[in-house]
Amino acid sequence: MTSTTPDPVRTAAASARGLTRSYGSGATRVDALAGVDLDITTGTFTAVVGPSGSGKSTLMHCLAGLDTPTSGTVVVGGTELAADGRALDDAALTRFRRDHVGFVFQAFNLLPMLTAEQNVVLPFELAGRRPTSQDREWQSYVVDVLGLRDRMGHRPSALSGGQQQRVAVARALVTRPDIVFADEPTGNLDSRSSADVLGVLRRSVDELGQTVVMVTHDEGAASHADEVVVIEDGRVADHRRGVA
Ligand SMILES: Nc1ncnc2c1ncn2[C@@H]1O[C@H](COP(=O)(O)OP(=O)(O)OP(=O)(O)O)[C@@H](O)[C@H]1O
Repeated sequence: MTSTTPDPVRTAAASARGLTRSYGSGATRVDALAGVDLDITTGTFTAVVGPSGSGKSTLMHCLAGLDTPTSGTVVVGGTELAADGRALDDAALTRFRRDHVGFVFQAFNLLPMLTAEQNVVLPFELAGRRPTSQDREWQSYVVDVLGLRDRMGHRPSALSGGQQQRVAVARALVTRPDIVFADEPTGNLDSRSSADVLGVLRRSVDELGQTVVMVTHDEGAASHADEVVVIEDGRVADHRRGVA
């Protein structure tokens, strides 16, 4: 008899099973991830918290296809990035990231010579495709939701930190990725700009249906999330519903 219970690994936006990542060997070996089992629910905002060095960034890099696990399984948007010690090769991972994953970094990573608008449409250029009319409609909607309409003609140097990060969020959302990863997105921002960017990530989940995973040190930032994953010593120590 076939079970009607959906397989969480297939229905989650991202899943890890038995995920390990070690660096170095012998006496200098570090087990950054020591067996992580995790499902990121589609359409939720998840905060990943934990002490410095606990493995948060390593986990995110493995889930995002930026790093290859030592062992274990990673499935993102239904695609197996790694399983049974085998992983997609670099070219396939690059394609996968381009088509399915959005990133927001602490340092914004906008190109200074391009306007906000040119930065936002960069993912299309990198994919070598012209945005369709549907893409343009979505882009326009994202820009409005993020409150960027009147800033699009400016270069990053003419924007505040919070505005720059909102442009980076728009760039991450423009191709409608399966999942957006944000690594300390408010780490370089004052409290007001932080609240602004967190509000925007929240809206991308509530109004655009995005799935967002954010690493943060900031308890206040985590309070915007639907779910909070606590990492300690390379393992999931707790996974609870947030207060948002
Ligand atoms: N490329 C690497 N080579 C060697 N060790 C590494 C590498 N990347 C991470 N580590 C080690 O793996 C462990 C986990 O690091 P990771 O950056 O994932 O932690 P983190 O929880 O994100 O820390 P932080 O909050 O300080 O950013 C640490 O002991 C770190 O020193």
